[in-house]
This record gives sequence, C-alpha cells and structure tokens, in this order.
Amino acid sequence: MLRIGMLGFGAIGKRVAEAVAAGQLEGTELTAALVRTPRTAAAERPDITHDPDWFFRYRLDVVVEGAGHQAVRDHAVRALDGGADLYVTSIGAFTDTALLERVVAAARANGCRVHLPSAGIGGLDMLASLAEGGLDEATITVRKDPASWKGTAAEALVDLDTLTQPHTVFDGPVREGARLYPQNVNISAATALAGIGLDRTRLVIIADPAITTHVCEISAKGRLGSMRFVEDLVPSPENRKTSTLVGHAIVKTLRNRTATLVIGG
Ligand SMILES: NC(=O)C1=CN([C@@H]2O[C@H](COP(=O)(O)OP(=O)(O)OC[C@H]3O[C@@H](n4cnc5c(N)ncnc54)[C@H](OP(=O)(O)O)[C@@H]3O)[C@@H](O)[C@H]2O)C=CC1
Ligand SMILES: O=C([O-])CC(=O)C(=O)O
Repeated sequence: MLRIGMLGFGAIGKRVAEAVAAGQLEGTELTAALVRTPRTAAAERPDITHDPDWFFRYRLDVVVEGAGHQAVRDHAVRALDGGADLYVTSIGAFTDTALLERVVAAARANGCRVHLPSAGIGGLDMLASLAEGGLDEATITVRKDPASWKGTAAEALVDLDTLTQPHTVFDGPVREGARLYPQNVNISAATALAGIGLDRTRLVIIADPAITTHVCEISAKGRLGSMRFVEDLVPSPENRKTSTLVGHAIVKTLRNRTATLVIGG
C-alpha cells in the first residue's frame, strides 16, 4: 500500500482524495493532509491537520505538495528527511536555486526522489527532448481571464474589472515572473527547468477579458527542430487561478508510479 501525504487540501488535494476514495488509484491510501487553517477533528482518512508535527509523525511513502511556495520552503526537506519521495507542484518556489539545491541534496542524502510533475502544462517531454540537442530559445505565454489575476501583482498594473483589451502584465525571464505570480505561473518554472533554465526562458503573462479559460502556449527552437504547444483549460471552481486539469494530472502521475504499463513520462 502506497501511503500518500498531501501538503494542501484545496483544488489539487481534494481531487487526489476523490480519486483515492473512488478506487481510481489502486494500492494507495491518502493517509494525511496538511493545511493552514485548523479543522474540526474527524477520525477519517485523510487525517487533515494544520500541525506539521502531527502530519510528519505518519510514515509516508510519498508527499505531494499542492499548497504554495511557502509550503515548499517550510516542508520539502522535512518530507524527504522522513524518507518520502516528493512531488512538487509549486515549482516556482525553485526560482530560488539555493532552495532547489537544498531539496535535491536532502533527497540524495535520504535515497529519495524529487518529482516536478507536468501538472498544468503539456509538452514538457518534447521540450526536454529538444533541449538534449541544445535550445536557442523558449517562451511560455500564460493567458488567463481577468478574474484569475485577482489578488496578484497584476492588480497594481491594471484595473481588472474594467479591462476591455488583453493586457500584458509581465514579459521577462521566468525567474522573475514566477516569483512575482506565485499562484498562477508555476507551469513556467516547470517549462524553464525542462528546457533552457529560469533565466533564459521568456515568460509572457496576459490578462485577457476575451477568454474565460487558461490558454497557455510553449514555443521553442533548437538544433533538433522546433515545437509549439497550446492548451486551453477550464479553471477550477475551487480556485479560479488553477486549471481543473491539474488535480487530474497529479492523479495520473501518481497512477504511473504504481502502474505496470506506463505511457509517456
Ligand atoms: N504546477 C502547476 O501546474 C500548478 C501548481 N499550482 C500550485 O499549487 C498550489 C495549490 O493550488 P490549489 O490546490 O489550487 O490551491 P488552493 O488555494 O485551492 O488550496 C491550497 C491548500 O494549501 C493549503 N496551504 C496553503 N499554504 C500552506 C502552507 N504554508 N502549509 C500547509 N498548507 C498550506 C491551504 O490550506 P487552507 O485550506 O487551510 O487554506 C489549502 O488547503 C498553488 O498555490 C500553486 O503554487 C497550482 C496550479 C497549477
Ligand atoms: O493551472 C494553471 O493555470 C497553472 C497555474 O495555476 C500555475 O502554474 O500555477
């Protein structure tokens, strides 16, 4: 039985819980989930707690982070020190390269692995393959409806409520943009780490009043050829900044861990 601990129990965490409860992740148990806000006690699985010491007293095979950059900073190394493999979705936290190095060192010291799943972005397999031959350029464009940028740095740049035209709120290196928009563009950090890195990958972020979805595009060019990938995803009713697909993608990733036949990856 694979024992999973979830950091975060929002749009992503709840989808994992639903999949386990529905028997869609054979041979797995969602043992515990760590959140920020205290919950009323319930003797059920997962055991949902806001107390990191309580969460980490469980012996976990896998810790899946779907909680945010601070949770990566606070708990990633502890998860690995406890002997669990770690899956991180808040990949933008690794714009801090020293943090990534500490996390990888902890994994190595404990004989564990760190996974950065594709989660909300496609095309990483192709991008990483192209990068093997050397990439000249890579760009990711993240376009979301204005409501998805509420509560972010975009609010200081533009009135999201009265926007009538697409507005570029960031155009620059991923290292800067993924730090400025921690809840919306983790996929850009995944793209950068799969390709030509956080400083050389260009990130364009657009608030677009003409759409109601998340339209994200990767384009890249190198010695082996070029690629273009576009996705158009439905926002989660639980958290508009996150595409509904993300939780499903994490379920697919966890299923691949125990499956006999693994497709893609
Ligand atoms: N790589 C990718 O493709 C994507 C990555 N993400 C990342 O995943 C994160 C979670 O997304 P989503 O599920 O939509 O978010 P939600 O806001 O729906 O849920 C976040 C959950 O994490 C908990 N939480 C927040 N901070 C902490 C912390 N410091 N320690 C422990 N728990 C914490 C919250 O607790 P409480 O319920 O008490 O508030 C909540 O349960 C995003 O912030 C983003 O960083 C998101 C989408 C795509
Ligand atoms: O689900 C998405 O739209 C992507 C996302 O929020 C992120 O990368 O943080």
